[in-house]
Amino acid sequence: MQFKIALCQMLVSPIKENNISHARSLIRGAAEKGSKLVVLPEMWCCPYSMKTLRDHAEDIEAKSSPSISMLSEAAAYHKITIVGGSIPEKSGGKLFNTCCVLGPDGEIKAKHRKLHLFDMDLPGESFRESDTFAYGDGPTIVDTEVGKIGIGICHDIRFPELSILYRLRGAHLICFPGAFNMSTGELLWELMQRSRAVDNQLFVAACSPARDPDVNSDYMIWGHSSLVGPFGEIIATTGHEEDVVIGEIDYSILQTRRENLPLEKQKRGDIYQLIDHSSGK
Ligand SMILES: NC(=O)CC(=O)C(=O)O
Repeated sequence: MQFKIALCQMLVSPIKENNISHARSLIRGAAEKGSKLVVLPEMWCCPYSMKTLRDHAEDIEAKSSPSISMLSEAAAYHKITIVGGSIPEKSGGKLFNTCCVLGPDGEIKAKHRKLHLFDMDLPGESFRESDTFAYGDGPTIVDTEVGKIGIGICHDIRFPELSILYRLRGAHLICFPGAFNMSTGELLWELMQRSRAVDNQLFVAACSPARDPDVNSDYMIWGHSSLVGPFGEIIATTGHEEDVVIGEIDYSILQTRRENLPLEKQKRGDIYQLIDHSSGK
């Protein structure tokens, strides 16, 4: 299977309605260029600021989420698959960092709640996502019109076991909506995308918001959304400004790479193994 994927590295404003209509127009542009899969970034409907996230939380289960309604309409209108970045989701008195996957019929095919919350303590800089969000409780892999896709949100990329699990369950591609910051982005963002792709011999797509240098935020975004192939090759990428990165995915290359280097066969399952405690969602 061969298709175009678009990563919408959008500039996020403090006004939700503007973000929703802006995301809609980026999706339209990507679909008009022939993209069959469109990925949005982590926290595209509001700024990624722990101070204001709660005010923007939406109830996805009650079907009263303006962000997800827009994604559903867009997916059905253009007949595409959308990995809907993430939004703050309120559910059962808790807040989650949640990604929905929409199919070409506009239905939600999967919902992934961020599993690993980003708590960071660097000299002079700390960030605690776990003070605001609750933890998701399982991996998410979904069968779509554009292949089998594993979902992780940003910090989820740092935990190789999650990606290994997706590979074991047959993923062709892992999508990571993310929002790495200036302290971690330069050294780690691309390194981790390439590592997950190479470890598991699959495609990795990582989509960030654009950096807003003027924003008075507690979190400056790194940007650099990219598509990486199974040999660690960067297929398409960008800088830190708003952009829609379009790349071509050809899944036949997965088989070639897996034959070139049959890592699955060469693994020493007699010495080490991944224990899967999840229910198989
Ligand atoms: N949003 C995040 O999870 C950020 C992250 O992981 C980082 O390194 O920055």
